[in-house]
Amino acid sequence: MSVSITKDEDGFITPTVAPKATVTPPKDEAPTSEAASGSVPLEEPTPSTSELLTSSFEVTVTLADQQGNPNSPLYSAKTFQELGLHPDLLKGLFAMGFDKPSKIQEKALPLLLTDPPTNMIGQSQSGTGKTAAFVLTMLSRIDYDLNKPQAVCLAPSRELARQIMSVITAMGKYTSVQTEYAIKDNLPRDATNITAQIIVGTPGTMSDLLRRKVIDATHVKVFVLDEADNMLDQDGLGEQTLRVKNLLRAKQLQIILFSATFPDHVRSYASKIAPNANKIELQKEELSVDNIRQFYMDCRNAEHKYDILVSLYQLLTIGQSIIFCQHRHTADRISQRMTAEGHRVASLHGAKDAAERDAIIDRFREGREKVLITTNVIARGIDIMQVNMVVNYDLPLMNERVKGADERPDIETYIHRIGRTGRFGRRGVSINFVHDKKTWMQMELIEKALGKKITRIETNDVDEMEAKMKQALK
Ligand SMILES: Nc1ncnc2c1ncn2[C@@H]1O[C@H](COP(=O)(O)OP(=O)(O)OP(=O)(O)O)[C@@H](O)[C@H]1O
Repeated sequence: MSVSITKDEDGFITPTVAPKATVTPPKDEAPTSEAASGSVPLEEPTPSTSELLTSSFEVTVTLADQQGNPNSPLYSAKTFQELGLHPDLLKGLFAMGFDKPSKIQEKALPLLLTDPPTNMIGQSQSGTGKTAAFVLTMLSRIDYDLNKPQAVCLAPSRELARQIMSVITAMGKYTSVQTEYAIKDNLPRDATNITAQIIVGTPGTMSDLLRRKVIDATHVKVFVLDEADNMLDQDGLGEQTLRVKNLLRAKQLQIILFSATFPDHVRSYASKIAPNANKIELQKEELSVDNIRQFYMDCRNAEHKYDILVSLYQLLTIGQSIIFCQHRHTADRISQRMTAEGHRVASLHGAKDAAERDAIIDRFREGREKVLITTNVIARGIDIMQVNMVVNYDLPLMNERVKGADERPDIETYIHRIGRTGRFGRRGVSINFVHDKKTWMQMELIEKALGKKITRIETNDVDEMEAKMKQALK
Protein backbone atom coordinates (compact mmCIF):
# COMPACT_ATOMS: atom_id res chain seq x y z
CA MET A 1 0.00 0.00 0.00
CA SER A 2 1.36 3.43 -0.74
CA VAL A 3 0.16 6.69 0.63
CA SER A 4 0.19 9.67 -1.68
CA ILE A 5 1.00 13.08 -0.35
CA THR A 6 -1.85 15.40 -1.15
CA LYS A 7 -3.25 18.74 -0.17
CA ASP A 8 -6.96 19.17 0.17
CA GLU A 9 -8.86 22.35 -0.68
CA ASP A 10 -7.75 23.89 2.57
CA GLY A 11 -4.14 23.13 1.90
CA PHE A 12 -3.71 20.48 4.54
CA ILE A 13 -0.87 18.12 3.85
CA THR A 14 -0.38 14.42 4.36
CA PRO A 15 2.93 13.43 5.88
CA THR A 16 4.15 9.94 5.15
CA VAL A 17 5.93 8.70 8.24
CA ALA A 18 4.14 6.02 10.18
CA PRO A 19 5.17 6.01 13.81
CA LYS A 20 3.40 4.79 16.86
CA ALA A 21 -0.05 6.20 17.43
CA THR A 22 -1.19 7.90 20.60
CA VAL A 23 -4.78 7.11 21.31
CA THR A 24 -7.16 7.58 24.16
CA PRO A 25 -8.46 4.39 25.69
CA PRO A 26 -12.11 4.12 26.69
CA LYS A 27 -13.04 6.28 29.63
CA ASP A 28 -12.94 4.49 32.95
CA GLU A 29 -12.59 0.82 33.44
CA ALA A 30 -15.01 -1.05 31.27
CA PRO A 31 -16.88 -3.63 33.32
CA THR A 32 -16.54 -7.14 32.05
CA SER A 33 -20.03 -8.48 32.05
CA GLU A 34 -21.59 -9.80 28.88
CA ALA A 35 -24.24 -7.48 27.62
CA ALA A 36 -25.70 -6.17 24.39
CA SER A 37 -29.02 -7.22 23.06
CA GLY A 38 -30.27 -8.70 19.85
CA SER A 39 -27.25 -10.40 18.38
CA VAL A 40 -27.34 -12.54 15.27
CA PRO A 41 -25.01 -15.49 14.88
CA LEU A 42 -21.51 -14.60 13.89
CA GLU A 43 -19.36 -16.14 11.23
CA GLU A 44 -16.56 -18.48 12.14
CA PRO A 45 -13.49 -16.48 13.16
CA THR A 46 -11.58 -15.48 10.06
CA PRO A 47 -8.11 -16.81 9.42
CA SER A 48 -5.67 -14.01 10.02
CA THR A 49 -3.47 -15.31 7.23
CA SER A 50 -5.78 -13.67 4.73
CA GLU A 51 -4.09 -12.30 1.66
CA LEU A 52 -5.74 -9.03 2.42
CA LEU A 53 -3.39 -8.23 5.24
CA THR A 54 -0.53 -8.12 2.80
CA SER A 55 -2.35 -6.93 -0.29
CA SER A 56 -1.44 -3.63 -1.85
CA PHE A 57 -3.86 -1.03 -2.98
CA GLU A 58 -3.48 2.68 -3.36
CA VAL A 59 -5.16 5.03 -0.98
CA THR A 60 -4.86 8.71 -0.51
CA VAL A 61 -4.96 9.93 3.06
CA THR A 62 -5.80 13.57 3.53
CA LEU A 63 -5.56 14.88 7.04
CA ALA A 64 -7.79 17.72 8.06
CA ASP A 65 -6.28 18.44 11.42
CA GLN A 66 -2.65 19.04 10.56
CA GLN A 67 -2.72 22.78 10.00
CA GLY A 68 -1.42 23.72 13.40
CA ASN A 69 1.21 21.06 13.31
CA PRO A 70 2.57 20.41 9.85
CA ASN A 71 5.16 18.00 11.20
CA SER A 72 2.61 15.82 12.80
CA PRO A 73 3.04 12.31 11.53
CA LEU A 74 0.51 10.33 9.62
CA TYR A 75 -0.44 7.73 12.12
CA SER A 76 -0.46 4.13 11.12
CA ALA A 77 -0.82 1.26 13.55
CA LYS A 78 0.57 -2.12 12.64
CA THR A 79 -0.94 -3.84 15.64
CA PHE A 80 -4.15 -3.44 17.61
CA GLN A 81 -2.09 -3.11 20.78
CA GLU A 82 -0.38 0.03 19.42
CA LEU A 83 -3.72 1.73 19.20
CA GLY A 84 -4.03 1.87 22.95
CA LEU A 85 -7.35 0.06 22.83
CA HIS A 86 -8.82 -0.94 26.14
CA PRO A 87 -7.72 -4.47 27.14
CA ASP A 88 -11.35 -5.62 27.14
CA LEU A 89 -11.69 -4.54 23.52
CA LEU A 90 -8.44 -6.24 22.60
CA LYS A 91 -9.79 -9.38 24.21
CA GLY A 92 -12.93 -9.11 22.12
CA LEU A 93 -10.93 -8.60 18.93
CA PHE A 94 -8.67 -11.56 19.55
CA ALA A 95 -11.63 -13.75 20.46
CA MET A 96 -12.99 -12.94 16.99
CA GLY A 97 -9.73 -14.06 15.41
CA PHE A 98 -8.58 -10.55 14.49
CA ASP A 99 -4.83 -10.78 15.04
CA LYS A 100 -3.78 -7.58 13.35
CA PRO A 101 -5.42 -4.64 11.63
CA SER A 102 -6.29 -4.75 7.94
CA LYS A 103 -5.05 -1.93 5.74
CA ILE A 104 -8.07 0.30 6.24
CA GLN A 105 -8.07 -0.37 9.97
CA GLU A 106 -4.36 0.41 10.11
CA LYS A 107 -4.89 3.78 8.44
CA ALA A 108 -8.27 4.76 9.83
CA LEU A 109 -8.19 3.72 13.47
CA PRO A 110 -5.42 6.04 14.68
CA LEU A 111 -7.19 8.95 13.05
CA LEU A 112 -10.59 7.89 14.36
CA LEU A 113 -9.40 7.45 17.93
CA THR A 114 -7.30 10.60 18.27
CA ASP A 115 -8.46 13.42 20.50
CA PRO A 116 -10.01 15.80 19.86
CA PRO A 117 -12.35 13.63 17.81
CA THR A 118 -12.16 14.39 14.10
CA ASN A 119 -14.65 13.53 11.39
CA MET A 120 -13.73 10.88 8.85
CA ILE A 121 -14.68 10.01 5.32
CA GLY A 122 -13.22 6.55 4.75
CA GLN A 123 -13.19 4.46 1.62
CA SER A 124 -11.86 0.99 1.01
CA GLN A 125 -12.99 -1.95 -1.06
CA SER A 126 -15.78 -4.29 -0.08
CA GLY A 127 -14.85 -6.90 2.49
CA THR A 128 -11.72 -5.14 3.77
CA GLY A 129 -12.82 -4.54 7.34
CA LYS A 130 -14.41 -1.10 7.55
CA THR A 131 -16.95 -2.26 10.14
CA ALA A 132 -14.34 -2.96 12.80
CA ALA A 133 -12.91 0.54 12.31
CA PHE A 134 -16.13 2.32 13.19
CA VAL A 135 -17.31 -0.25 15.75
CA LEU A 136 -14.04 0.07 17.69
CA THR A 137 -14.41 3.84 17.56
CA MET A 138 -17.91 3.69 19.05
CA LEU A 139 -16.84 1.19 21.70
CA SER A 140 -13.81 3.32 22.58
CA ARG A 141 -15.62 6.61 22.85
CA ILE A 142 -18.64 5.78 24.98
CA ASP A 143 -18.72 6.27 28.73
CA TYR A 144 -19.72 2.88 30.13
CA ASP A 145 -20.97 4.44 33.36
CA LEU A 146 -23.51 6.61 31.58
CA ASN A 147 -26.74 4.89 30.64
CA LYS A 148 -27.63 7.23 27.79
CA PRO A 149 -27.36 6.98 24.00
CA GLN A 150 -23.86 8.07 23.00
CA ALA A 151 -23.26 6.57 19.56
CA VAL A 152 -25.69 6.32 16.69
CA CYS A 153 -24.97 4.17 13.65
CA LEU A 154 -27.06 4.12 10.48
CA ALA A 155 -27.15 1.46 7.80
CA PRO A 156 -29.34 1.22 4.69
CA SER A 157 -31.03 -2.10 5.51
CA ARG A 158 -32.24 -3.94 8.60
CA GLU A 159 -30.06 -6.89 7.59
CA LEU A 160 -26.95 -4.73 7.66
CA ALA A 161 -28.00 -3.04 10.90
CA ARG A 162 -28.36 -6.47 12.52
CA GLN A 163 -24.99 -7.55 11.19
CA ILE A 164 -23.27 -4.43 12.53
CA MET A 165 -24.93 -5.11 15.87
CA SER A 166 -23.50 -8.62 15.90
CA VAL A 167 -20.02 -7.14 15.40
CA ILE A 168 -20.56 -4.65 18.25
CA THR A 169 -21.76 -7.46 20.48
CA ALA A 170 -18.79 -9.66 19.63
CA MET A 171 -16.15 -6.93 19.93
CA GLY A 172 -17.77 -5.58 23.05
CA LYS A 173 -18.25 -9.01 24.58
CA TYR A 174 -15.89 -8.27 27.45
CA THR A 175 -17.33 -4.83 28.16
CA SER A 176 -20.66 -3.83 29.67
CA VAL A 177 -21.87 -2.08 26.53
CA GLN A 178 -25.62 -1.79 26.15
CA THR A 179 -27.07 -1.65 22.69
CA GLU A 180 -30.42 -1.13 21.05
CA TYR A 181 -31.86 -1.39 17.58
CA ALA A 182 -33.68 1.36 15.75
CA ILE A 183 -35.22 -0.88 13.11
CA LYS A 184 -38.82 -1.47 12.19
CA ASP A 185 -40.97 -3.58 14.51
CA ASN A 186 -38.25 -3.99 17.09
CA LEU A 187 -39.34 -1.69 19.90
CA PRO A 188 -42.82 -1.64 21.39
CA ARG A 189 -44.81 1.37 20.13
CA ASP A 190 -45.02 2.77 23.66
CA ALA A 191 -41.28 2.65 24.33
CA THR A 192 -40.35 5.94 25.93
CA ASN A 193 -36.72 6.07 26.84
CA ILE A 194 -33.76 4.18 25.43
CA THR A 195 -30.86 3.95 27.85
CA ALA A 196 -28.54 1.92 25.62
CA GLN A 197 -25.20 3.52 24.79
CA ILE A 198 -24.96 2.45 21.16
CA ILE A 199 -27.95 2.45 18.84
CA VAL A 200 -27.86 0.91 15.39
CA GLY A 201 -30.63 1.24 12.89
CA THR A 202 -32.08 2.42 9.65
CA PRO A 203 -32.65 6.13 8.97
CA GLY A 204 -36.48 6.15 9.02
CA THR A 205 -36.88 4.45 12.39
CA MET A 206 -33.90 6.28 13.90
CA SER A 207 -35.25 9.69 12.93
CA ASP A 208 -38.69 8.76 14.26
CA LEU A 209 -37.24 7.70 17.64
CA LEU A 210 -35.12 10.84 17.86
CA ARG A 211 -38.01 13.07 16.92
CA ARG A 212 -40.24 11.47 19.56
CA LYS A 213 -37.35 11.81 22.05
CA VAL A 214 -37.36 8.07 22.72
CA ILE A 215 -33.71 8.51 21.94
CA ASP A 216 -32.28 11.42 23.88
CA ALA A 217 -29.72 13.03 21.58
CA THR A 218 -28.04 15.14 24.27
CA HIS A 219 -25.08 12.81 24.86
CA VAL A 220 -24.62 11.38 21.36
CA LYS A 221 -21.01 12.07 20.42
CA VAL A 222 -20.42 9.64 17.56
CA PHE A 223 -22.52 9.43 14.41
CA VAL A 224 -21.64 6.69 11.93
CA LEU A 225 -22.99 6.31 8.43
CA ASP A 226 -22.14 2.93 6.98
CA GLU A 227 -22.59 2.74 3.20
CA ALA A 228 -22.53 6.51 3.43
CA ASP A 229 -22.76 7.28 -0.29
CA ASN A 230 -25.95 5.25 -0.51
CA MET A 231 -27.36 6.77 2.64
CA LEU A 232 -26.81 10.31 1.38
CA ASP A 233 -27.75 9.77 -2.23
CA GLN A 234 -30.63 7.38 -2.50
CA ASP A 235 -34.16 8.73 -2.82
CA GLY A 236 -35.78 8.83 0.59
CA LEU A 237 -32.80 7.53 2.55
CA GLY A 238 -30.93 10.79 1.97
CA GLU A 239 -33.64 12.96 3.50
CA GLN A 240 -34.10 10.68 6.48
CA THR A 241 -30.37 10.53 7.10
CA LEU A 242 -30.15 14.29 7.04
CA ARG A 243 -33.06 14.46 9.45
CA VAL A 244 -31.17 12.20 11.87
CA LYS A 245 -28.08 14.33 11.53
CA ASN A 246 -30.03 17.50 12.25
CA LEU A 247 -31.54 15.94 15.35
CA LEU A 248 -28.07 15.15 16.75
CA ARG A 249 -26.97 18.47 18.07
CA ALA A 250 -24.05 17.72 20.38
CA LYS A 251 -21.35 20.39 20.21
CA GLN A 252 -18.68 17.79 19.59
CA LEU A 253 -20.18 15.22 17.30
CA GLN A 254 -17.70 12.97 15.53
CA ILE A 255 -19.17 12.12 12.14
CA ILE A 256 -17.83 9.01 10.44
CA LEU A 257 -18.73 8.10 6.86
CA PHE A 258 -17.61 4.80 5.36
CA SER A 259 -18.19 3.10 2.04
CA ALA A 260 -16.45 1.18 -0.72
CA THR A 261 -17.73 3.76 -3.19
CA PHE A 262 -18.02 7.54 -3.16
CA PRO A 263 -19.12 8.77 -6.58
CA ASP A 264 -17.93 12.30 -7.28
CA HIS A 265 -21.25 14.04 -6.74
CA VAL A 266 -21.63 12.39 -3.30
CA ARG A 267 -18.02 13.04 -2.36
CA SER A 268 -18.47 16.81 -2.27
CA TYR A 269 -21.78 16.47 -0.45
CA ALA A 270 -20.15 14.11 2.06
CA SER A 271 -17.56 16.78 2.84
CA LYS A 272 -20.39 19.12 3.80
CA ILE A 273 -22.04 16.50 6.01
CA ALA A 274 -18.73 15.70 7.70
CA PRO A 275 -16.79 18.97 7.63
CA ASN A 276 -13.01 19.05 8.10
CA ALA A 277 -12.85 15.29 7.88
CA ASN A 278 -9.76 13.19 7.61
CA LYS A 279 -10.13 11.39 4.31
CA ILE A 280 -9.02 8.00 3.13
CA GLU A 281 -9.76 7.56 -0.53
CA LEU A 282 -9.26 4.87 -3.14
CA GLN A 283 -8.00 5.47 -6.64
CA LYS A 284 -10.70 4.92 -9.26
CA GLU A 285 -9.00 1.89 -10.74
CA GLU A 286 -8.87 0.22 -7.34
CA LEU A 287 -12.60 0.18 -6.69
CA SER A 288 -13.14 -3.54 -6.99
CA VAL A 289 -10.92 -6.23 -5.54
CA ASP A 290 -8.94 -8.54 -7.81
CA ASN A 291 -9.79 -11.69 -5.91
CA ILE A 292 -13.29 -11.58 -7.42
CA ARG A 293 -13.21 -13.06 -10.93
CA GLN A 294 -15.89 -11.55 -13.12
CA PHE A 295 -17.68 -13.50 -15.85
CA TYR A 296 -20.65 -13.07 -18.11
CA MET A 297 -22.99 -15.41 -19.91
CA ASP A 298 -24.67 -14.65 -23.16
CA CYS A 299 -28.27 -15.81 -22.83
CA ARG A 300 -30.63 -16.01 -25.80
CA ASN A 301 -33.53 -14.20 -24.14
CA ALA A 302 -35.06 -13.53 -20.74
CA GLU A 303 -36.47 -17.04 -20.42
CA HIS A 304 -33.08 -18.54 -21.27
CA LYS A 305 -31.66 -16.72 -18.24
CA TYR A 306 -33.88 -18.85 -16.06
CA ASP A 307 -32.72 -22.08 -17.75
CA ILE A 308 -29.09 -21.10 -17.34
CA LEU A 309 -29.59 -20.31 -13.68
CA VAL A 310 -31.11 -23.73 -13.14
CA SER A 311 -28.23 -25.38 -15.01
CA LEU A 312 -25.83 -23.57 -12.67
CA TYR A 313 -27.54 -24.96 -9.57
CA GLN A 314 -24.83 -27.52 -8.75
CA LEU A 315 -22.19 -24.84 -8.93
CA LEU A 316 -24.26 -22.41 -6.91
CA THR A 317 -24.44 -24.85 -4.04
CA ILE A 318 -20.75 -25.75 -3.81
CA GLY A 319 -20.45 -22.85 -1.42
CA GLN A 320 -23.22 -20.29 -1.08
CA SER A 321 -24.57 -17.94 -3.73
CA ILE A 322 -26.55 -14.75 -4.00
CA ILE A 323 -28.65 -14.08 -7.10
CA PHE A 324 -29.56 -10.42 -7.69
CA CYS A 325 -32.72 -9.45 -9.57
CA GLN A 326 -34.15 -6.08 -10.43
CA HIS A 327 -37.63 -6.68 -9.08
CA ARG A 328 -39.06 -8.33 -6.00
CA HIS A 329 -41.54 -10.24 -8.13
CA THR A 330 -38.72 -11.66 -10.26
CA ALA A 331 -36.99 -12.91 -7.11
CA ASP A 332 -40.19 -14.52 -5.89
CA ARG A 333 -41.06 -16.00 -9.27
CA ILE A 334 -37.64 -17.57 -9.80
CA SER A 335 -37.62 -18.89 -6.28
CA GLN A 336 -41.10 -20.43 -6.61
CA ARG A 337 -40.28 -22.00 -9.97
CA MET A 338 -36.98 -23.45 -8.81
CA THR A 339 -38.54 -24.75 -5.62
CA ALA A 340 -41.35 -26.39 -7.60
CA GLU A 341 -38.69 -28.08 -9.74
CA GLY A 342 -37.09 -29.57 -6.65
CA HIS A 343 -34.27 -27.08 -6.00
CA ARG A 344 -33.69 -25.53 -2.67
CA VAL A 345 -33.55 -21.73 -2.76
CA ALA A 346 -34.81 -18.83 -0.66
CA SER A 347 -35.90 -15.34 -1.63
CA LEU A 348 -35.49 -12.14 0.34
CA HIS A 349 -36.68 -8.62 -0.43
CA GLY A 350 -38.17 -5.53 1.15
CA ALA A 351 -41.79 -6.54 0.68
CA LYS A 352 -41.47 -9.38 3.19
CA ASP A 353 -42.28 -8.60 6.77
CA ALA A 354 -39.58 -7.95 9.33
CA ALA A 355 -39.71 -11.31 11.13
CA GLU A 356 -39.60 -13.22 7.86
CA ARG A 357 -36.64 -11.18 6.61
CA ASP A 358 -34.75 -11.87 9.82
CA ALA A 359 -35.46 -15.58 9.63
CA ILE A 360 -34.40 -15.84 5.98
CA ILE A 361 -31.09 -14.02 6.36
CA ASP A 362 -30.30 -15.92 9.58
CA ARG A 363 -30.92 -19.27 7.87
CA PHE A 364 -28.68 -18.20 4.99
CA ARG A 365 -26.00 -16.94 7.38
CA GLU A 366 -26.02 -20.25 9.19
CA GLY A 367 -25.62 -22.05 5.85
CA ARG A 368 -28.98 -23.75 6.11
CA GLU A 369 -29.91 -22.23 2.74
CA LYS A 370 -27.27 -22.18 0.05
CA VAL A 371 -28.89 -20.02 -2.62
CA LEU A 372 -30.46 -16.66 -1.87
CA ILE A 373 -32.43 -14.86 -4.56
CA THR A 374 -32.78 -11.21 -3.75
CA THR A 375 -32.89 -7.56 -4.83
CA ASN A 376 -30.61 -4.63 -4.11
CA VAL A 377 -31.83 -4.73 -0.52
CA ILE A 378 -28.80 -6.78 0.50
CA ALA A 379 -26.41 -5.52 -2.18
CA ARG A 380 -24.43 -3.64 0.43
CA GLY A 381 -22.45 -4.63 3.46
CA ILE A 382 -23.72 -8.15 4.02
CA ASP A 383 -20.76 -10.26 5.09
CA ILE A 384 -21.05 -14.00 4.72
CA MET A 385 -17.70 -15.65 4.20
CA GLN A 386 -19.02 -18.77 2.49
CA VAL A 387 -20.59 -16.83 -0.37
CA ASN A 388 -18.30 -17.60 -3.27
CA MET A 389 -20.64 -16.79 -6.12
CA VAL A 390 -22.79 -13.82 -7.06
CA VAL A 391 -25.08 -13.84 -10.07
CA ASN A 392 -26.42 -10.65 -11.60
CA TYR A 393 -29.55 -12.19 -13.05
CA ASP A 394 -30.47 -8.60 -13.91
CA LEU A 395 -27.76 -5.97 -14.08
CA PRO A 396 -28.22 -3.07 -11.62
CA LEU A 397 -29.51 0.10 -13.28
CA MET A 398 -29.42 3.73 -12.21
CA ASN A 399 -33.16 4.19 -12.48
CA GLU A 400 -33.71 1.65 -9.71
CA ARG A 401 -31.88 3.93 -7.31
CA VAL A 402 -32.41 7.45 -8.56
CA LYS A 403 -35.81 8.74 -9.61
CA GLY A 404 -35.83 9.97 -13.19
CA ALA A 405 -32.46 8.42 -14.06
CA ASP A 406 -32.06 6.44 -17.26
CA GLU A 407 -31.11 2.82 -17.85
CA ARG A 408 -27.39 3.32 -17.44
CA PRO A 409 -25.76 0.60 -15.36
CA ASP A 410 -25.41 1.45 -11.70
CA ILE A 411 -21.67 0.97 -11.28
CA GLU A 412 -21.67 1.53 -7.52
CA THR A 413 -24.37 -1.04 -6.89
CA TYR A 414 -22.54 -3.46 -9.19
CA ILE A 415 -19.35 -3.07 -7.13
CA HIS A 416 -21.26 -3.66 -3.91
CA ARG A 417 -23.20 -6.63 -5.29
CA ILE A 418 -20.13 -8.52 -6.46
CA GLY A 419 -18.47 -7.56 -3.20
CA ARG A 420 -20.81 -9.95 -1.37
CA THR A 421 -18.25 -12.56 -2.38
CA GLY A 422 -14.47 -12.43 -2.08
CA ARG A 423 -14.66 -11.27 1.52
CA PHE A 424 -11.43 -10.38 3.28
CA GLY A 425 -9.15 -11.63 0.54
CA ARG A 426 -11.03 -14.83 -0.25
CA ARG A 427 -11.70 -15.86 -3.81
CA GLY A 428 -15.06 -15.28 -5.39
CA VAL A 429 -16.82 -15.41 -8.72
CA SER A 430 -19.44 -13.12 -10.21
CA ILE A 431 -21.53 -13.90 -13.27
CA ASN A 432 -23.54 -11.38 -15.25
CA PHE A 433 -26.41 -12.54 -17.40
CA VAL A 434 -26.81 -10.56 -20.62
CA HIS A 435 -29.54 -11.41 -23.06
CA ASP A 436 -29.91 -8.65 -25.63
CA LYS A 437 -28.12 -5.70 -27.16
CA LYS A 438 -29.14 -3.34 -24.38
CA THR A 439 -27.90 -5.53 -21.53
CA TRP A 440 -24.75 -6.29 -23.51
CA MET A 441 -23.99 -2.58 -23.83
CA GLN A 442 -24.75 -2.01 -20.17
CA MET A 443 -22.24 -4.67 -19.27
CA GLU A 444 -19.63 -3.13 -21.54
CA LEU A 445 -20.08 0.15 -19.69
CA ILE A 446 -19.47 -1.65 -16.40
CA GLU A 447 -16.33 -3.25 -17.79
CA LYS A 448 -15.09 0.12 -18.98
CA ALA A 449 -15.87 1.90 -15.73
CA LEU A 450 -14.02 -0.68 -13.64
CA GLY A 451 -11.19 -1.20 -16.10
CA LYS A 452 -11.39 -4.93 -15.43
CA LYS A 453 -12.03 -7.67 -17.93
CA ILE A 454 -15.29 -9.57 -17.68
CA THR A 455 -14.73 -13.00 -19.23
CA ARG A 456 -17.29 -14.79 -21.37
CA ILE A 457 -18.43 -18.27 -20.39
CA GLU A 458 -20.24 -20.53 -22.84
CA THR A 459 -23.77 -21.25 -21.77
CA ASN A 460 -24.12 -24.53 -23.66
CA ASP A 461 -21.17 -26.35 -22.20
CA VAL A 462 -21.83 -27.17 -18.56
CA ASP A 463 -18.49 -28.93 -18.17
CA GLU A 464 -16.55 -25.94 -19.39
CA MET A 465 -18.66 -23.75 -17.16
CA GLU A 466 -17.82 -25.88 -14.14
CA ALA A 467 -14.16 -26.09 -15.00
CA LYS A 468 -13.82 -22.31 -15.37
CA MET A 469 -15.65 -21.60 -12.14
CA LYS A 470 -13.69 -24.11 -10.14
CA GLN A 471 -10.46 -22.78 -11.58
CA ALA A 472 -11.45 -19.23 -10.61
CA LEU A 473 -12.18 -20.31 -7.06
CA LYS A 474 -8.93 -22.20 -6.59
N1 LIG B 1 -8.29 -7.41 11.17
C1 LIG B 1 -9.03 -8.43 10.78
N2 LIG B 1 -8.59 -9.70 10.92
C2 LIG B 1 -9.34 -10.76 10.49
N3 LIG B 1 -10.56 -10.62 9.90
C3 LIG B 1 -11.06 -9.38 9.75
C4 LIG B 1 -10.32 -8.22 10.17
N4 LIG B 1 -11.06 -7.14 9.87
C5 LIG B 1 -12.20 -7.58 9.30
N5 LIG B 1 -12.20 -8.92 9.22
C6 LIG B 1 -13.27 -9.75 8.62
O1 LIG B 1 -13.38 -9.37 7.26
C7 LIG B 1 -14.72 -9.48 6.83
C8 LIG B 1 -15.13 -8.22 6.08
O2 LIG B 1 -15.19 -7.14 6.96
P1 LIG B 1 -16.31 -6.01 6.84
O3 LIG B 1 -17.67 -6.63 6.74
O4 LIG B 1 -16.07 -5.02 7.89
O5 LIG B 1 -15.94 -5.39 5.41
P2 LIG B 1 -16.38 -4.00 4.79
O6 LIG B 1 -15.12 -3.31 4.39
O7 LIG B 1 -17.29 -3.28 5.71
O8 LIG B 1 -17.15 -4.49 3.48
P3 LIG B 1 -18.39 -3.83 2.68
O9 LIG B 1 -17.82 -2.69 1.89
O10 LIG B 1 -18.87 -4.94 1.82
O11 LIG B 1 -19.37 -3.38 3.71
C9 LIG B 1 -15.55 -9.74 8.07
O12 LIG B 1 -15.93 -11.11 8.08
C10 LIG B 1 -14.64 -9.45 9.23
O13 LIG B 1 -14.90 -10.26 10.34
